[in-house]
Amino acid sequence: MVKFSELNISETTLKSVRRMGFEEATPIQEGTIRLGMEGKDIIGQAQTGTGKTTAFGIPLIEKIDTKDGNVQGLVIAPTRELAIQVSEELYRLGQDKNVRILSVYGGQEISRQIRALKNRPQIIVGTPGRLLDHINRRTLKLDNVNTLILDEADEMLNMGFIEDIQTIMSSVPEDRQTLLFSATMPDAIRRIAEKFMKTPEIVKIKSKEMTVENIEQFYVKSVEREKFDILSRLINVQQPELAIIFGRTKRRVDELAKALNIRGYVAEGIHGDLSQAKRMSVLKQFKAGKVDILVATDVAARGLDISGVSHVYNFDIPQDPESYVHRIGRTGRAGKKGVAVTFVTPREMGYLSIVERTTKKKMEALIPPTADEAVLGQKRVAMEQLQEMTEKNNLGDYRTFAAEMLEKFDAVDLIAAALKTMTKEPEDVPVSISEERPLPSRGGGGYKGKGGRSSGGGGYKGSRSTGSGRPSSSRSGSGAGRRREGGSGSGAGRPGRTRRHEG
Ligand SMILES: Nc1ncnc2c1ncn2[C@@H]1O[C@H](COP(=O)(O)OP(=O)(O)OP(=O)(O)O)[C@@H](O)[C@H]1O
Ligand SMILES: [Mg+2]
Repeated sequence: MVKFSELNISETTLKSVRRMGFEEATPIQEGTIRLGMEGKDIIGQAQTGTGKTTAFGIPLIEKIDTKDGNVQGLVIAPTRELAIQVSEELYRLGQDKNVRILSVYGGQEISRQIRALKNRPQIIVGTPGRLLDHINRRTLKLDNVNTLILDEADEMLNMGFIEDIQTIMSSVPEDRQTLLFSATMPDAIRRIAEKFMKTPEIVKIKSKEMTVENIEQFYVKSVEREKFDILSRLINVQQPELAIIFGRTKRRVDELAKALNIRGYVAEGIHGDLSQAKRMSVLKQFKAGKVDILVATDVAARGLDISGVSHVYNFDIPQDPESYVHRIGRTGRAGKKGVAVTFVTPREMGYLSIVERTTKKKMEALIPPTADEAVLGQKRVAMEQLQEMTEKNNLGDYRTFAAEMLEKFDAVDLIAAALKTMTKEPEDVPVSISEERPLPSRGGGGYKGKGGRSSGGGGYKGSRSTGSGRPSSSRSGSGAGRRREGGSGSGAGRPGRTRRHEG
């Protein structure tokens, strides 16, 4: 590991980096900062949550001439939330140098942005659509841009932004430096990207697997109609600190968020059809822990860096392995631990193999807790919480009240009542979630018939390539469903703070 102080970074920027709490560079930072400062074009690929923003951010900030009021750096990001997040990180990196940064994105009043653009920002971070808009209105001049950065390049090209991006790029002088970063970089996308660049250096951080090691990865095989109950039980048992649940479609996200609310969880959905104001407020509440569960579509969560996300649930298995990588990468960031659970319907088992083949990592079968086991798990968690609280021993006048009650009631009864209050028995509030069609069947030993409508379960003939038709490896008591109950203290299983509404 190299220290930032060994990377020839200016004292001013180093000061900002230190203030952010960074001492040692991550591998992608070590691999690209020097090259970037030499002016090279770079394609940077490294696992999720490994600091790619700072990897392109430092060379960018270093290059800005603060005496020049023109836009010198342009960063393109696929979503508004990501544009904001990246601009905030750049702001921190350029704080001591006093670099002026502005983010522009759709859904925000354009007149406000036009006014802000007059304050001579030196770096613009924006989404493709809104950037184009400003270029066409001539409210954004890119003649002096000497660094162009595409964050999550593959996603933007996938989303069909290729023409927009080409137009934006042709508005930037050709003798610029171009940096392109993502955790995934499919070959086809990389070939397109290389066309925009001048003999780019490819910096790919080699790792055995595509996903980071500190994410424990599980799958749950379940028919469509049982998924939601299993999800609720898993949440109760695993007690995430913050969780993100991914659904396949916007409708799915809305329904899931609503169903979770009905069951008493503090959950909110986020997707492209919501107003910008709503998206921002949801994200803000989630970051502050006022919302415990964020339900999202793939796109809405790309690149988001939210500390405290301990669990990711793929309520629907994603269609592309790349999406899987980005989804689960919302946890296990910056060296922290995380848990990812992916639901797979029998017909979709082929997709599981495809994902595993791409990530080069097997997911462990998880036998979901039964309703009774889930309650038992919660009782244990409640016990742990009581125990912890007792050991902390700062109970103040609660002790006076306790003493008063002990005079009237039996001690065991009292503790049992306390535990019961803390445990939520399943209320079986009916929720309605439309059935999602399974993904069309694809290789890997799954269902071989037509990928048509399915009411779940029936007709499943395939088995996993590992040969075990029924997931069984968790029977030993090590599956996450069970593992969590004991609260063995294994990092990710720690009792969290996922609250439920009362009543
Ligand atoms: N050198 C460092 N030391 C410690 N923490 C760091 C360092 N560099 C970045 N981080 C932190 O790591 C987290 C993840 O960084 P970042 O969002 O840049 O990841 P990423 O590689 O872009 O991930 P993704 O592929 O999901 O977009 C951030 O919270 C960031 O502040
Ligand atoms: Mg990123």
